[in-house]
Amino acid sequence: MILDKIVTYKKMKVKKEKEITPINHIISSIENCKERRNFKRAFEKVKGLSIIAEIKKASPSKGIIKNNFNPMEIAIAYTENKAEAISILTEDKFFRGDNSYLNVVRNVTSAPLLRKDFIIDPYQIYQSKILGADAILLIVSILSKTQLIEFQKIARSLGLFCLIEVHNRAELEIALEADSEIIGINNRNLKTFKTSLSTTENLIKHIPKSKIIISESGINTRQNIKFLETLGVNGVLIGESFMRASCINDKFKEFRGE
Ligand SMILES: O=C(O)c1ccccc1NCC(=O)[C@H](O)[C@H](O)COP(=O)(O)O
Repeated sequence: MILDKIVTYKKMKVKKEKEITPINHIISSIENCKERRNFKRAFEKVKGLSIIAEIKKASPSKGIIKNNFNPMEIAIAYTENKAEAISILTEDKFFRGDNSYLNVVRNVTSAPLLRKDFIIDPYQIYQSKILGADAILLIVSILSKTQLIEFQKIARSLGLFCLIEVHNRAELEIALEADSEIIGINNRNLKTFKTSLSTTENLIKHIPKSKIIISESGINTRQNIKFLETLGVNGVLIGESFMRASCINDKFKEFRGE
């Protein structure tokens, strides 16, 4: 499965990163980090769904999505359209992301930033902090429950929020047992790459109302947004639709029904 390939590569990559910048160097520079932005507050909207707009050059399922890719310009367009948060794919091999994008984007927006990567080692959590993230993604399917609890604890100690991603009921139970507060339901089946909003429809019934719920992947139309709103999600994470849009402003208007 694709996640196994990504995790194998990630382990090798993190090993190299640790050799170049040891963890004690990272920890000692954390006190110089800029103030965090409140990722959770992005979902406390009174009306309509919050949008986490993603900066995504490529993906394992689609290859290159955007050719003339300029993360700074995309972030400016997201900010002009008042995206409640911005997600930045930093994974380099499969998504053509880069760690440097976080800082580039941070300088042109005041929106809270989610680092979208494949976190399998505490090193990456400390690294996310100094790179300029306000929140990190933790994917339940690539972590043990013990790791999930430990990683959330480290993130909280650094003032980072966590978006906990689940694909099915078993993963959701782990997220709830780990007391995760922001839960992302990923609509993409990672075996077939097909997306279906019925994943959100099926899982949301089992999530207490006190949690913040984000629906991720395969959200392309106003109809999709309206449907997810009826289900009671708090926010949506959208990448490819924005990347393929000829005009990002128009795409926001369409999603918001303006
Ligand atoms: O996008 C993929 O093909 C993919 C494959 C394997 C693991 C993760 C993948 N995507 C990460 C994401 O979760 C999406 O980038 C995000 O939810 C936005 O999805 P979309 O709006 O469909 O681009």
